[in-house]
Amino acid sequence: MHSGFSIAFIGGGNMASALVSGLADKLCPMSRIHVIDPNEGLREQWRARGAGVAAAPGDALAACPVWVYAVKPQVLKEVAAQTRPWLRDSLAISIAAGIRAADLAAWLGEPGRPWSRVVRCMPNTPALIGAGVTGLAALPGVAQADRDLATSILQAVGEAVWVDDEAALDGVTALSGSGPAYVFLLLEALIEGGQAVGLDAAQSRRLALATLAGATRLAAESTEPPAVLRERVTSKGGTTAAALAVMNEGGLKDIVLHAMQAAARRASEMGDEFGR
Ligand SMILES: NC(=O)C1=CN([C@@H]2O[C@H](COP(=O)(O)OP(=O)(O)OC[C@H]3O[C@@H](n4cnc5c(N)ncnc54)[C@H](O)[C@@H]3O)[C@@H](O)[C@H]2O)C=CC1
Ligand SMILES: O=C(O)[C@@H]1CCC=N1
Repeated sequence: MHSGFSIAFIGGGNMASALVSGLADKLCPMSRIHVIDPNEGLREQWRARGAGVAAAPGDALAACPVWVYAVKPQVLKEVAAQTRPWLRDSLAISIAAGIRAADLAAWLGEPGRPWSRVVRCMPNTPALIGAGVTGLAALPGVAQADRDLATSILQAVGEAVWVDDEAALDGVTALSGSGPAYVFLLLEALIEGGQAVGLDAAQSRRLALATLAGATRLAAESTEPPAVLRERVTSKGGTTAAALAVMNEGGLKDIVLHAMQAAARRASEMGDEFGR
């Protein structure tokens, strides 16, 4: 545990909660986590968890060497302006979808002198149980020590994957940022499908969860591509072939592709709409 470390979360909603659950007591104790959120009910929950809380930026924020912006992209510009007077020597990490590092750097800096310590990243909600994966990117001038610090924070809640070109973070958003929702949708469909073919709700849930977990682990541990593993389940003229024929007729792969393109496009649009 790095007990000398303090982290401020600016925005204490879903994603801040997922990140803190994964990293508290691993990277720093709860008492060194400071959460700023105007929502009083949320602040009460954070206080009960042992975090320091505030409704607005103040001296406690100035004392934190690492700031994580976990507000909606729509309000990041305004929130950056609210926090800027408290900026001392802080590393600013943004998890906001779409918002470009250069925009946050400009909002935190002076005219013509952007703040040089900005890392943009895209985590996902399985961070809550330490099973997240985060894509990270930084502007070329960001020091290696700041990159390493951001990596250590995000690695405390799962895997950390750096991309060279920040634009790739919109793709990361479409895959792993939004991805848990796709998996939960598949899970819902499997559970409902299980009931439609005669199982009860509890059996369906158990079988569906174990199937997703088992197949995912098999794919991760196998040297063979998923297509080969799929073929191995599919007996000629059998049950899987019957199911896959329906999925192919419905264009499942195309649907997933188009969905991910829509997500990546939306991330880029949000960067244009709420950035600059
Ligand atoms: N939910 C997810 O799966 C993921 C979300 N993200 C990003 O994380 C960010 C936060 O998303 P969520 O946690 O889902 O949203 P959320 O709505 O749960 O949390 C945002 C929080 O910001 C607070 N807030 C609003 N104005 C504020 C201000 N002036 N100062 C401080 N706090 C303020 C709100 O009260 C709210 O609690 C977004 O930018 C999103 O793109 C990134 C990866 C995954
Ligand atoms: O839906 C969103 O915009 C955020 C970003 C990735 C997951 N949730």
